[in-house]
Amino acid sequence: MSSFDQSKAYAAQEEEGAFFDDGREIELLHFVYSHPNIENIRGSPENVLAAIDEYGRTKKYLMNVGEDKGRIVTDLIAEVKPKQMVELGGYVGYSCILFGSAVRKAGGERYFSLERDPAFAAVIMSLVDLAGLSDLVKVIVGSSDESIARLASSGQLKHIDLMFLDHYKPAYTTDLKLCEELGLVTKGSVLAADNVIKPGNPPYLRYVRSSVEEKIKEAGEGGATKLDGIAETNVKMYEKRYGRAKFSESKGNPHLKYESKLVNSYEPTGVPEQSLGVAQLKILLHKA
Ligand SMILES: C[S@@+](CC[C@H](N)C(=O)[O-])C[C@H]1O[C@@H](n2cnc3c(N)ncnc32)[C@H](O)[C@@H]1O
Repeated sequence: MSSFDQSKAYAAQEEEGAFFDDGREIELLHFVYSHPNIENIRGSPENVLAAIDEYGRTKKYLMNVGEDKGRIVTDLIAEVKPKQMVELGGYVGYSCILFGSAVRKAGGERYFSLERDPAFAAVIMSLVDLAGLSDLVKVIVGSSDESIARLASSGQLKHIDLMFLDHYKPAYTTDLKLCEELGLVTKGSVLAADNVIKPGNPPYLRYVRSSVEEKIKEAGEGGATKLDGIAETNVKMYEKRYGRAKFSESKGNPHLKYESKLVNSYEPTGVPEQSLGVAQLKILLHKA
């Protein structure tokens, strides 16, 4: 893994519960639209991303995937050439603009960004429009499981070629199972899941690494949502606004077997792992 360029580090993440949804997402919009370079930002995904990064570096931390981890996924997009790509968790649109632009370059047709928070979704739509990607990107507002089910039943989404999971740790596994059951994730689908090592998502890692036999057995036992090993702060992260989380109870398709690998990278803050515990992150890529 190459070293982190400290000159690009985002502002440090504030205390748990105080690093998002405090008005900074709207402040970001004002920052971008009043930027002295706004005329060069219009229609340029790279310059919109640079302006978002500038806010993250000089104003406040933003929970974006960032440049380093982002490169892992853009390389994957160039390799997989997805026609349809889905992301779970859009926040202010950083990954959506970065990956949507890469999907377009790779000849893709549609990028769905699923975001539950309507205010964040409005920020995504505004910045996606500014970047000139509105024809390719569709932002879907609502809880990921309900949105996935709606997109599938309406026929808007028939297959997921590549999916980026970056929303709510306990829902990685339950949403993946739903996508499997609906036939959206099939052999050949590729998934990239952020934050699976630190802060960590043991139930998800276990699921994608399980054998078919183990998954058939678990599905037969009812397979209740597992939260073990996921940090409590992550489990409760959205409770203040949305209350206790509800999950899809899909049993998935236990016959799918994933190959998986971990890729080292950095959070956009670049803080060493020991200091913050979330700095040197790993991203999991796997193929059904
Ligand atoms: C880490 S942020 C996403 C960052 C974004 N992928 C990026 O790199 O630019 C997680 C986002 O997931 C959203 N989220 C959390 N639970 C969700 C759910 N069940 N369905 C859809 N979105 C959800 C949050 O509102 C938040 O905006």
